[in-house]
Amino acid sequence: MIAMIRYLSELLDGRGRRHLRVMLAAQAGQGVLQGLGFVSVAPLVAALTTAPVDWSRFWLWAGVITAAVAAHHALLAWSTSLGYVVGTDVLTGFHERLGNHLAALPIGWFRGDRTGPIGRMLGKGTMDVANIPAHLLRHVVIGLTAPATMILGSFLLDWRIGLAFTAGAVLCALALRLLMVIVRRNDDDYEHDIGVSASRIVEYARRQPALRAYGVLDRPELGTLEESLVRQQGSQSRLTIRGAWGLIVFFGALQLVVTAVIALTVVFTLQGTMTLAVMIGLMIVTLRLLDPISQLGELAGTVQVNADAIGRVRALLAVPPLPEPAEPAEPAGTGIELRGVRFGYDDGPAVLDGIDVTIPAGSFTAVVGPSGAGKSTLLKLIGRFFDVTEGTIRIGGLDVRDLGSAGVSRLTAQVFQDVYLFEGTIAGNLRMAAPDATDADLDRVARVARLDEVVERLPDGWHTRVGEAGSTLSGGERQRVSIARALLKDAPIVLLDEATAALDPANEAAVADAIAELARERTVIVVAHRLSTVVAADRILVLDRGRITEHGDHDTLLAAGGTYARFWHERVRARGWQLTSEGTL
Ligand SMILES: Nc1ncnc2c1ncn2[C@@H]1O[C@H](COP(=O)(O)OP(=O)(O)OP(=O)(O)O)[C@@H](O)[C@H]1O
Repeated sequence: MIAMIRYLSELLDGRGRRHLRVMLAAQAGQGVLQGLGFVSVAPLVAALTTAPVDWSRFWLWAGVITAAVAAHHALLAWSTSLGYVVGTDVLTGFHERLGNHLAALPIGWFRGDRTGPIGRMLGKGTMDVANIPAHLLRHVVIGLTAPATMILGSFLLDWRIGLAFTAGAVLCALALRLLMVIVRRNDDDYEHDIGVSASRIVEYARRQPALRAYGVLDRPELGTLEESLVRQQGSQSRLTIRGAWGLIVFFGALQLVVTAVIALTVVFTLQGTMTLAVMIGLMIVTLRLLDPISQLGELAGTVQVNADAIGRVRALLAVPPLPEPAEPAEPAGTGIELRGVRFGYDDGPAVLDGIDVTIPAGSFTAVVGPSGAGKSTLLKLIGRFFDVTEGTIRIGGLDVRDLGSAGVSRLTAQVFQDVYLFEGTIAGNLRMAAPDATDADLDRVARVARLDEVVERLPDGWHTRVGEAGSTLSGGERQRVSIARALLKDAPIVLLDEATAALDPANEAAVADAIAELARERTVIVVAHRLSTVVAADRILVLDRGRITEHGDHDTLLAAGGTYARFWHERVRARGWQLTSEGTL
């Protein structure tokens, strides 16, 4: 509870924190006044049961009760409206902090399996957190302060009952703790499973063609959507059933305490060691205690779920963003240098190790190697999707960490396999790279990227909508849009991960020409899958299990008869292509 308030205040600015403090004080005041009102019933009854009736004492306690009720309602109105103000403050702070943080995280952090959990955090998680001040805290604060006041008051009425209440409060607190531990453990599993299901639903929708083509829509061993939904249902049932058991234990403990206190009160009265007025007062206190404490039990699960939601937000906020320089430096040129580079994902084993390579400005470098060798990772490190674990990457003589993400992004254009196009027009997708580009600029890059023939063929030309993620275009067409976008950006360095998917001959030739154009007067590094691209490169890097095992031009590497020569011959055989005497296609 205290941790939850601390986490909430972390999401607020100074003004919001002030509001939160005032709201908590008002809610605590409400609880104390509520408790005071009920405890005051005993002296009120005592004044009535004396002979003769002590009217002055009666009016004094009646006044105290009336004032407590009136002040309680005034505080209720004030704290409720403050609750909404704090809720809005939390919502604003939450979106701002999370938005800024997500924008500062390494690009590589945004893996496909994180989309579900992040979506849920920004949707349901946001509402859960914003609801805490207005709807949850009030009940929790009053549920703690009102019984505490009544228990203190019961000491004044009869210390023996005060002690019984204190022992009962400890028992109820333990039962409440148990309930919250049960909810926390099972809620973690449930949230994990629901995040996985959300990611699977997106994957399932996107991968329909592949799933249907192989007839594997319902093969459980593939870890399908159905499997994740069944797991989610299972964790939801466990959360509900185990939570219900926790509640039963809590309410059992509460009933035990109430019964014991009532029995003691009756016994003490029958023994003559407690007056009738105190007995009536304590009965009222005991029965009134039930309400706020029961509510506390009913809300314990929700409190835990909300605390978990805040915990997940905090965990996300704790993911370190890439360090950015205060004053980004300007590079001298576009040559790239990697020295002693080592990198592993998420503290895992090194995917790249001992990489030393110099890529001169204006050169065209092809990276080849077996699947999983680390080729795409190498490109992503140069584009600063992540920072290296060891070593340095320099562009124009400057460490990319001193250039900053914005500096690296300004210098590089990236064309990756999974070309992402936004729902919008083809022109809109290109203008992302240069918002001020004129129609003539678009036509120019379209000609170079051989996108012009695609635009001419489409019914609305440049204004044709590409569908979600460019779904209405073919793979080759999407890559041509992506290359045109890179050309429009006109960055001096191009990082290109060639599509592995087979393209039809027309698209293949168009993409090859477009890459050749892109390479003019730029520093280009291509993860090459097409033989024509490899041959066109000034220099080839052969990557194997995270290390550069060979480098040089095509002829030199072919003559050396090593891994590259084997790779080349295998590819040529697979494609059924013939080498000419010069070693070109
Ligand atoms: N985001 C990631 N998180 C964890 N591991 C990853 C991630 N991306 C890649 N890897 C792992 O790093 C290794 C190198 O992957 P990378 O994609 O760089 O290889 P590649 O040579 O480009 O392969 P391919 O030619 O098949 O695309 C692989 O073992 C891969 O499983």
